[in-house]
Amino acid sequence: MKQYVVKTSNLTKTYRGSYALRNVSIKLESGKIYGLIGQNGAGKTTLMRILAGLSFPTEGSIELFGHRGERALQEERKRLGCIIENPGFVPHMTARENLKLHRIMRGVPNKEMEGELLELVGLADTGNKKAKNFSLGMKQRLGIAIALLGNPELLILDEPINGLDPLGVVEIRQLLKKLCEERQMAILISSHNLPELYQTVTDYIIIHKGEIKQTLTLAQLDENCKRHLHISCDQPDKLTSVLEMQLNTSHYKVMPDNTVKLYDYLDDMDSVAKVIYDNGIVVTRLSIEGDTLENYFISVIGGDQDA
Ligand SMILES: Nc1ncnc2c1ncn2[C@@H]1O[C@H](COP(=O)(O)OP(=O)(O)OP(=O)(O)O)[C@@H](O)[C@H]1O
Repeated sequence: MKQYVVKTSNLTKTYRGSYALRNVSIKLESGKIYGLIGQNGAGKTTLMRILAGLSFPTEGSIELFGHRGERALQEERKRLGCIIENPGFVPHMTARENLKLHRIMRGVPNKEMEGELLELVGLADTGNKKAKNFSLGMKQRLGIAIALLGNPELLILDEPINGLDPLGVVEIRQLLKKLCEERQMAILISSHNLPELYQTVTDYIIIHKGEIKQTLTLAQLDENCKRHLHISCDQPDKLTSVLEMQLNTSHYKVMPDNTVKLYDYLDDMDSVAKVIYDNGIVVTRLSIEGDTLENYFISVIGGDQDA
């Protein structure tokens, strides 16, 4: 049976009767970066806090690395590193001093780790510069280095890209990809902005008002957003042979519901309509579909932008 790094079943959290999370069931695997996407108040931090053991669910259960039950979870959480709410460093200390402090506090004996982690997050040449004088991107990277001290297999980062300039975003992206590829970590990272994590994550988990609305891979997202002609008709088999034989295209996909996505002829819908009609196929829908990431996100959360 497949072992998941995280598996939750129907996690629910209420605060004075109102739901912060509702029946959240997710599965995370190692070697993947998951983008937890939702607007302000969607429940991202609540879910991360529960996974990290900083808060408890009202109902539902958690499995970490195949183990469940509060005692076992406490043990398994040693395999987890996180930055939730703030990166937790001392402003008037250098990057190395901060790492040393956290290393000692956590009882990690390996001194070499300080240098290795500074190298890994690209802060090895910051010398005597104090953390308070770092750019936001550098501060985030220092936070990640601290979270990596125990060699975690699961990294949870709450909004690590929020407020970063474009260069800072690129730095964090590259670092996360490297961690995922080289260490086969599972990384859960939250954001309120779907495009922000585009190309960084391997999978998206879309949460809205405490409920998981959709989970999908980057490839599925690309597929869903790609502009195409959507064709619904009474004879999909005949349609595909018409597309191939008369419109000379094989650039289409038949979906499980028998609708067809055609990636050609976007600027010549009339020709498509005419050929289909001439072949006696009855079309119930012919439209241009595909979306920006932002619009797609809004469509998934039901066009409901009020958090
Ligand atoms: N300690 C708390 N007491 C009462 N309500 C809370 C508490 N923590 C969170 N909530 C509520 O739970 C809901 C989810 O909040 P949460 O912080 O998890 O959302 P979020 O997606 O992380 O939002 P943001 O992007 O603003 O950080 C919100 O309605 C929030 O007001």
